[in-house]
Amino acid sequence: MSLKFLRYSLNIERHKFWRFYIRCLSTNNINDPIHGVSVSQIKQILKQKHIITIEGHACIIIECSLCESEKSKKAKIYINKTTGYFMCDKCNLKGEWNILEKFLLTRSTKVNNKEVQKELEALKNTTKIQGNYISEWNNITKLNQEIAYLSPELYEKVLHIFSLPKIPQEDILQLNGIYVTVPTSLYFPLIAFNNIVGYKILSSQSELEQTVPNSNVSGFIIYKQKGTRSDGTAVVVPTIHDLLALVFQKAANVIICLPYNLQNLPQQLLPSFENFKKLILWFGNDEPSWYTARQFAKKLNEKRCYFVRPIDIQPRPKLAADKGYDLKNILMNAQPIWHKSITTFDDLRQDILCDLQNIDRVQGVKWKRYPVLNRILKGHRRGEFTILTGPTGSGKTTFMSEYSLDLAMQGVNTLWGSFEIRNARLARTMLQQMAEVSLEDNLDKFNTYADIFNKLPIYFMTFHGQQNIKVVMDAVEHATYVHDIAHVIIDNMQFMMGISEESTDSAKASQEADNVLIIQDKRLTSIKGKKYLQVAKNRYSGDLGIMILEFDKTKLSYAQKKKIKLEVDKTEDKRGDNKEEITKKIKETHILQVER
Ligand SMILES: Nc1ncnc2c1ncn2[C@@H]1O[C@H](COP(=O)(O)OP(=O)(O)OP(=O)(O)O)[C@@H](O)[C@H]1O
Repeated sequence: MSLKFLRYSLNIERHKFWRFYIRCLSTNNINDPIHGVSVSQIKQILKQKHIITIEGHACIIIECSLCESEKSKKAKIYINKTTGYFMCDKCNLKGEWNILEKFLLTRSTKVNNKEVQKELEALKNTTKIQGNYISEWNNITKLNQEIAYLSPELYEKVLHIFSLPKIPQEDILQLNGIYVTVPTSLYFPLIAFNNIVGYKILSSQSELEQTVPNSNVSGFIIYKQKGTRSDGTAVVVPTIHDLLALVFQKAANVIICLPYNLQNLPQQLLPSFENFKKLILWFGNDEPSWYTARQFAKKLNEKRCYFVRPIDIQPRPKLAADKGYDLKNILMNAQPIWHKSITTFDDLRQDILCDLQNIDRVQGVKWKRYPVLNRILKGHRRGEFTILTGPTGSGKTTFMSEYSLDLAMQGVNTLWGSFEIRNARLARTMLQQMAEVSLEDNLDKFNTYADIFNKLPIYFMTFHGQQNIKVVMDAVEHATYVHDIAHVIIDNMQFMMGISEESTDSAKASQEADNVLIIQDKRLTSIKGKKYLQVAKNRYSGDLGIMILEFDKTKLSYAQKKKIKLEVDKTEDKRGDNKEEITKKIKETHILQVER
């Protein structure tokens, strides 16, 4: 088998200590240049300039010398230990480490100071341009009513509309929420260092939450139980409903609701967590929540993180409360995430129970468009390395686009590295696959489709042509940290690295791969031949097999057509066969399992 056409699909789970900084200007573009930075380099420069540092959990903290106003004397700068990204808690100035570094290195020498000052000014201006949420929030408050001050009758009605527990109004006061009548919704401010930096909106229609701004916010919703003293512990939950369930049961003194649920933990948010020495992550007992807890814990610093294990009797707070469980009891059983290098069976038994109770979830995220692939591969799992190969022009890029789009539409944060074709062409293919219609024939709906696509967690690397693998992998690592990437696609690896067809690297890669997928085109050798995807390697379950690829040119899709049921009914009439038998036969034409 020739591995000339090699696609890598990496499901990122862990990242190394070293990181490189890349500038991420808009939400869907990953742009170079990349500046190398490491925590030891940062510390060395701070030491060299005799700057007193505090070792935080995720950040290094120094006094701010950029703040201008007199009151801001006690301002602190938080420097992210992984990326070097810095942020001041008073003037809100934030940016890349290299700017701060230049400022610190030149501030007393006056060398090139003008240039550095110019850069700083530019940064200050961008900070100012970015939304002023304090005045926006004041407007919302002026035009609407605070939840805590609604009349008792209206308050009860509101609780009913939003299916909220009967929390006393004095408790809800802590959250400073606003009741908005058109459209019926509740607004809760996101707080960073006592400032309003955005808000979360809870709709009455569903449990769906919307966040403003839609990326990189530095604050969260925080509830502090009145009359209690914080011991430095906070319970971290994904949704407002979860937070309110805990408030209702008075299960914790400090509860934090994340701004983007489990989708993303912005690095801008990490400074706001610095004051807590213990964080209990309670995210729910499904597969994505389980992995997200581990990923977020790495960013927050695993050593202070505990989590509520994802077993059947410990769903996320709202669901646990609905089932009448005692939330305080569940919190008492939270376990540390940090594992010692030597462990005992007693420590592992909870992990085993989680695995056993979550078989279906451990198997991974299922594709909506490829039920056959779900049956063979069991789903998309993080940390696995998949290779897709096949003859020239057989549709590898097209298949990979749809394969990753399907997962991204289910919330899997995805990073595309397309080295062969332009990002615009790739994105167009994915847009058409999402819209499921010809874009040319539906130009009037282009903006509607584009707006929906824009909300998907898909990022594109801007490299093109041959690249140094280290540079690319550094960019991948960085994006993984910043955007919580769970799925990386590199198309195509050999082209990117300039590897020849005969290269032994390809064989080595397929040996290392967890999954090997091959697009086979039997149409090239037989008239009745079909195109199909062969699963040639599957490390997880060992199941191998094929999935027939029927291409829909208008949708650019290989999604399985939903016609099996009709075919069953027709066949049954003709032959009078047993329905189950026929279903089995039809399924067999779509999946040929190979015993191992
Ligand atoms: N099953 C199919 N039947 C007909 N056309 C297809 C099929 N699959 C893909 N195509 C079309 O073939 C063209 C090439 O597809 P694609 O770029 O995905 O192939 P590839 O294998 O990635 O190519 P390359 O080997 O050059 O990287 C595209 O225009 C795509 O729409």
